[in-house]
Amino acid sequence: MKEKILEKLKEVIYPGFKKSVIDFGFVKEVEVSEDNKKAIITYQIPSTDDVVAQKLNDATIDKLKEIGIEATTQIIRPKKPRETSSRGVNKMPNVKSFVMVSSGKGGVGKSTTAVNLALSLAKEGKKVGILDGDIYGPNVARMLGMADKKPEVIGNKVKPFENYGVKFISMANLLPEGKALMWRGAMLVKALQQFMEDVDWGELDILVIDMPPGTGDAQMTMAQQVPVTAGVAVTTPQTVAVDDAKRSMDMFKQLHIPIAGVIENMSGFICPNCNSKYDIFGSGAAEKLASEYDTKILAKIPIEPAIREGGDKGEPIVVSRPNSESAKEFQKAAKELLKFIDYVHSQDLAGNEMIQPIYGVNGTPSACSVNR
Ligand SMILES: Nc1ncnc2c1ncn2[C@@H]1O[C@H](COP(=O)(O)OP(=O)(O)OP(=O)(O)O)[C@@H](O)[C@H]1O
Repeated sequence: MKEKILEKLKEVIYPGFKKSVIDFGFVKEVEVSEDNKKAIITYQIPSTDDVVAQKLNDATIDKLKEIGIEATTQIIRPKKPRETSSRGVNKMPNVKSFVMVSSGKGGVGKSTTAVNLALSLAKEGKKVGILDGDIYGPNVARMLGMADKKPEVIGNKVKPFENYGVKFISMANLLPEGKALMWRGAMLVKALQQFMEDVDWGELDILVIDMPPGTGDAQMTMAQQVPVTAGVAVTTPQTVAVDDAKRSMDMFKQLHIPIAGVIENMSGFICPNCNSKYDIFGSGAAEKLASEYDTKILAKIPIEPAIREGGDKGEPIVVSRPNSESAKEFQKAAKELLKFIDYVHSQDLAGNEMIQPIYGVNGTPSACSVNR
């Protein structure tokens, strides 16, 4: 019966994410009654949020009912912030601020945004690095014109690459070209940890993290290892893309990441001949998203052939055409982001203690049962 229950729990999706509680490894124990009619499921989750616990409880009860089991849950959660004495974990203490760039789905221009935003932050006089967290589809190295470079190891640390004044590390430089990555979650987590700990980043003002599309292990890992200062969601203007972007926003909230705002990419096409703007993918949906999450649109980047060409050639638009509409928008976003980062630090809003896996300050699990 226990196996059957574990199998069924693969259908219980962790609230706000796409993966199941089994995939995330949140199921700690399953106790089944002698008559095989009742079960107690013990979870250990990284969220302190009561709503998450309640949703998890409800989903578990509903799913197990389908196989004739009356379930009760025990949900172990980290202590609430006021009960903790530290601001959590920071595996990269030489970095002052962390910006996580996410998108609900692939192909919306997340890496393009991460790279151009990082370069724009550097233009504002900041020491900037980019961690290409898109382990399965790393694009940052190509976009910075360094895809064929191999890393240099000094002592037991890897030297990050550098171009146009920003440092970066990307899986693209560490694997043979075109090699498809069929990694399991655990390996992805390990790779991200190595990017944080085994790369000699030096002192940085800002590390821009280009996340894989969607919400999952990578986002959770990063947020648990470093106190992310600002989350930036990238979307295109279509309603369907914006719906996906909501998942990024929900994820930021769940991971207690302060939301800096939304970047709307492919926001209209400016005809190079007549200079008229055409809203090919519609307009207005990103504004609604921003207001729904009480944040702002940081920039609207139009569709510009030069962006695609620049990405392919390894010369981002803020470098190749600093006076273009897009480059100006990226620069505007960088300025807004810097203001937001200052605000987050002034209010001490960045901290990941609430999403640490299990233990409270005294090393004991803080248990909380949610029952119907
Ligand atoms: N505003 C734009 N105008 C023209 N081309 C763009 C624009 N934004 C992105 N592109 C192009 O669209 C393609 C996808 O962009 P990018 O790789 O940045 O997306 P992504 O969201 O990071 O994708 P994924 O994470 O799925 O790999 C690239 O070829 C890029 O050059």
